[in-house]
Amino acid sequence: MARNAQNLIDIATNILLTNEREHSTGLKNLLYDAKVAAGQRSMLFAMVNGAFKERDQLFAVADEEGLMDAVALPSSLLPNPLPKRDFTELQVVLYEALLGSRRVRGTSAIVDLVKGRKASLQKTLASRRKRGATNKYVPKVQMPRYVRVNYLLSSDAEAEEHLKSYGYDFVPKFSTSSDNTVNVAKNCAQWDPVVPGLFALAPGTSMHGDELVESGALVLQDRSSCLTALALSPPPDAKCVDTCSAPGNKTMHVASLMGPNATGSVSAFERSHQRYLTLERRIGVQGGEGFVKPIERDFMSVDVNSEFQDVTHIIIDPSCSGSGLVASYGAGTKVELGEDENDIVTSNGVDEETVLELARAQTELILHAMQLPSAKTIAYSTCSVHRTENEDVVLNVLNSNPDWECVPAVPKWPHRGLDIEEFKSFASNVCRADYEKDSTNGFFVARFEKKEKDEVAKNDKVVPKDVEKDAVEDATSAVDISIKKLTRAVKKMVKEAGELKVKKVRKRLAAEFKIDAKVAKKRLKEVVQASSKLEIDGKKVKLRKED
Ligand SMILES: C[S@@+](CC[C@H](N)C(=O)[O-])C[C@H]1O[C@@H](n2cnc3c(N)ncnc32)[C@H](O)[C@@H]1O
Repeated sequence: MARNAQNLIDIATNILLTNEREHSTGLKNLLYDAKVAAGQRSMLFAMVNGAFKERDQLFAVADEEGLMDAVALPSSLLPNPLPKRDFTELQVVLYEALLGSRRVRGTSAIVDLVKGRKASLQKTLASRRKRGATNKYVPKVQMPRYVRVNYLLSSDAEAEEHLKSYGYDFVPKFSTSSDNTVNVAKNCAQWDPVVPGLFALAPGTSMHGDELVESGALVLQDRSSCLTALALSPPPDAKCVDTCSAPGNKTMHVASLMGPNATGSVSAFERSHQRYLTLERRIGVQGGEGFVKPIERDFMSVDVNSEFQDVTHIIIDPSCSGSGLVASYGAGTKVELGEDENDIVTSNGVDEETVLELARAQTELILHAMQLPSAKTIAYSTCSVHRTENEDVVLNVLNSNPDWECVPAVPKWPHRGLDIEEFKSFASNVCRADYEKDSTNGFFVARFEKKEKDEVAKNDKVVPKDVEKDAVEDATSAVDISIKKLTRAVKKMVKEAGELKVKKVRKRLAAEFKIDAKVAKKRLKEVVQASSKLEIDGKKVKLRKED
């Protein structure tokens, strides 16, 4: 039975491959010529036509699931660009699993791979449909293959020796501050000039199935994603929390930086059960047991007055729009600003409202973490290129909690935050990564530090009590009006009016604080983002959107 099914998959795969190779033949003729039992012909027709028509959708789903990498099967040794046949077989099997008969039968490794991930693939397909994601599959860009040495189990010297045993040469580190791109020739490896313990191989190099990767001594992790743990760089005795951990790349990078003799700990939160299981497995494989503790729980449920009172260092890498992921989406990593720089222009099917909702959750997570009494350093990151999830979040956090400041993250990284007036107090402290400039996914990292008590007191002293009053009088320094004050004003307006349209609230804010309409629009957005609980008498405040 399974053999018959595999036979049909193989025939379908060959037809699609031949069709692509010999443009003139056409699918129809190939289908008629196929040697299959009479009863199987209609199945073959449906399979080939369906897989052909739905290719983009199927590959977009598989890509989002990380399957396009996984499909370079464990048997492959480096370097091994994936054989084209595997991709085409994947296309057929995915069609059967998700859109055709909805059954996965056969005997090949691809069939096993899809079978094992069927439920999760179905979920991804449903969620893509729900959010109206476009189905254009753009083949992967030429991204170097990055490999990180896991210092809990290995060393740079062992990694070098291992690669050399495959005939790879380590070429010297390049390092001119202006050029942060990575170009590695085939059969060469190059240590990263910024991220310690990270090396790059030529694009298309597969390390899946490699013995050190399988054992957790080497970790396949994108360059940009290494910036978060590096921005945190906790000492070996730190008590760390990762608020959003699965699948565990940054959690385990933090652990690796703390080293095998660390006396501290890492508590790794993950609220999704499925993803928690992956996290737990990775911690085990990568030598984190005992020292890194997975916690299946929403970090927002932590009572900051009684739990995790000794935590000093925190990683926050929350759910985001993923708009920087060139490898998965083929989306641009250019910062996309609309005509009005406050507009959000989203790519890959994530709409403005979703991005705002994400930014609100991101802000809340940071503000919640900042309340832990011993917290002193936080690294915040996203794989988004939207300012709404990046600089805007930093600005809102700083406005909402003056006890913390944004300090330089990974100073060696040459590309910093957006050069926009309102971000100028911290833009040079945050990092941005970009595919074209840094040969990696679009990414953002900020490092927050709690101010010393003396400093807070000093600031309290120099700021005159009626600073807010002055700011109100000075329309140009509208950024100085605190979020608290604006929130109070919004609440009051809505309380008096019952319910209000956004436009009206904006107008009234502009009048009350003597700021211009554009600034009022931006500040109102900050108020809404910063306050999950815009409440009056225990009821959530409702601002009606414009008709
Ligand atoms: C961008 S991914 C994290 C990737 C991870 N840091 C890594 O490098 O492998 C975000 C993860 O955080 C989880 N998450 C989001 N908000 C959370 C919260 N409030 N508490 C716990 N987990 C959360 C999501 O389920 C998702 O698995």
